[in-house]
Amino acid sequence: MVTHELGTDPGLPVDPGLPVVDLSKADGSEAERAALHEALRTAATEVGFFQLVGHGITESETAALNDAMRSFFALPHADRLAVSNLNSPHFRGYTGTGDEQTAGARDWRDQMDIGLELPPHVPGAGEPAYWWLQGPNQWPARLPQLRAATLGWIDKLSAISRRLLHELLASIGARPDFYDAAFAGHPHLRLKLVRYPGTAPDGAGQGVGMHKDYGFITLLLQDSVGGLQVARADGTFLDVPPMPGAFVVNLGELLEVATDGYLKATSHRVVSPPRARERFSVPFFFNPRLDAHIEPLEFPHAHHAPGADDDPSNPLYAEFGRNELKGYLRAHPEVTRKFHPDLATV
Ligand SMILES: O=C(O)CCC(=O)C(=O)O
Ligand SMILES: [Fe+2]
Repeated sequence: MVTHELGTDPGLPVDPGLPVVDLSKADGSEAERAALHEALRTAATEVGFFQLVGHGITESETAALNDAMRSFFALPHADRLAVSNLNSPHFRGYTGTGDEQTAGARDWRDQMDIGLELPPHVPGAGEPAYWWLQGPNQWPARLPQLRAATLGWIDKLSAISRRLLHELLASIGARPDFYDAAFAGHPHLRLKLVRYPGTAPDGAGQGVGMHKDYGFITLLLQDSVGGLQVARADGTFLDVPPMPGAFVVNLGELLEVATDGYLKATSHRVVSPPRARERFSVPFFFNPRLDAHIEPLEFPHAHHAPGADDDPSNPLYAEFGRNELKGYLRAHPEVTRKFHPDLATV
């Protein structure tokens, strides 16, 4: 039997398709650090996507997360529905296949949305609505190990993302710790366990529609099936082939806003796997605090940056919570209708 474990498929030929960045070189010689910075700067300004190796996550750590995820999706449907995000005004929990919308159309994937856990903060009069995003997760009673596996993964990936962000900022001549204050306290770290169950019965191939991620950087673990595509400026798409042991990294909207478009939040999508073939992925979103206001980055190119996108259908907000809430309200229309009908257009 052929298995397609996340991130570990040593038999496949490797064509990274994207630039490859080796984070372990951050601890290397001066020359190695300079080469790392050059690779990061080029990847982040030209493609906005790269494959990250040398990150320190081991195969067995990846396998443990993979096991927990597969056990979740193998639960009886009723057990997954018991943790539906329709129970959560905080958008935490399980979204069934077809219940998420991106770019105005139905996504053919189901997913479990998890974040750092804090008590709910119901916004009072005059407080921003984005506080709704803070709250507890929902855990399936029959899979107690999911909690430690996913929260542990968030911890590990958050440390890697922090290092990576420091090196990325250094690579464009900025102070590496420029945004540390935005993450101090309780950053809004998020994780999704995602399954793409083949192609929708109507033949639409939208696994997830075209979008940008809302925060700073995303570290994605994908299995060996493929289907993730990056939008190029000329309207064509670049495939992101699975690379065993690597995370696919992309930049989110806050970095585009912070650098006035010098760093790119690149649009991407997932094309459904053929027929009934399943694909699994785990995106981790390295986000600052909900109330962090992202100040313009001070760096040498700040004055000749090209400008952030001004797509009227997707405003970019420098206050992170607003940007994140914009995304969740439109991606989860049923949760929005049920709990937040007054917030339908933010
Ligand atoms: O599953 C993937 O490969 C990408 C998922 C994604 O882009 C997202 O959930 O934001
Ligand atoms: Fe994404």
